[in-house]
Amino acid sequence: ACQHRLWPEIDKVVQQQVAMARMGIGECGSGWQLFAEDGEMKMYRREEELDGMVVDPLKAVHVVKGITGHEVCHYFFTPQYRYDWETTLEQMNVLETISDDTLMFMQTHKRIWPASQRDVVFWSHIRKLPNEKDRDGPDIWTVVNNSTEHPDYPANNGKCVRIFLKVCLMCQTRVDPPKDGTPLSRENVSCKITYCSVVNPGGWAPASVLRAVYKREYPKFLKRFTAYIINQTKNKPIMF
Ligand SMILES: CCCc1ccc(-c2ccc(S(=O)(=O)CCO)cc2)cc1[C@H]1C[C@H]1c1ccccn1
Repeated sequence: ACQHRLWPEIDKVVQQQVAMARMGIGECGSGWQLFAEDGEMKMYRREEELDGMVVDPLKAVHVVKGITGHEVCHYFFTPQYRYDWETTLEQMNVLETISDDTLMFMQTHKRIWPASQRDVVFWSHIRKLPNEKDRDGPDIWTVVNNSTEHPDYPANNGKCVRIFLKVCLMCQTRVDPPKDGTPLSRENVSCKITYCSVVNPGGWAPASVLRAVYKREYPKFLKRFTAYIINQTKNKPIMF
């Protein structure tokens, strides 16, 4: 896989995205506003526009008990589960299997009135990272999704407006071993999830509409996605 034409870009973008995800909200520069909160889940956004289009960066942090970072990234990366948790997905195709840890997707998302329907082409890469802070602690897992071009799917040549996105899901597993030496179970693991995304909607849509969509859809997505993983893994061996 190392010789694939996208490899240099993938490596650069993954390093950048992980560095950004690792920074706390405070360090990431000011301007982050908390726009949604639900228990352990906190969602922040920065209001940014590009040529009059809303391109608000989003950063969500969440802590979920009973699952690991590897499990979260596995269910996020693997195509066969996506229709189960991605609420706005209409069509998903794997365009290329670049390697066992890198795929290329074409997705169309449900139309959100009054904006026109969107589609996106992106590469998706899953990677385990060494835990620099705690050498013998569990590894960090990440999935980075980054828009790209594909010769068979040129932008804006059909009914959909092509969007551009950069998404980083970074997960840090925490293990609190049981005191009485009993074997590890799901009660002793939890996962700190950081989800960063920047979506350029590709074509003009009213700022108020886009911000309302994101305000509604992002919390829904993260809650549904994490509930799905808890349900899928509860009777399975822990995947570290
Ligand atoms: C005008 C923009 C429309 C729009 C385009 C794209 C996306 C979107 C695509 C991909 C990803 S992902 O994290 O890479 C998971 C793989 O599917 C997340 C979000 C969301 C929306 C909008 C539909 C809204 C939405 C927002 C947040 C989550 C889900 N859906």
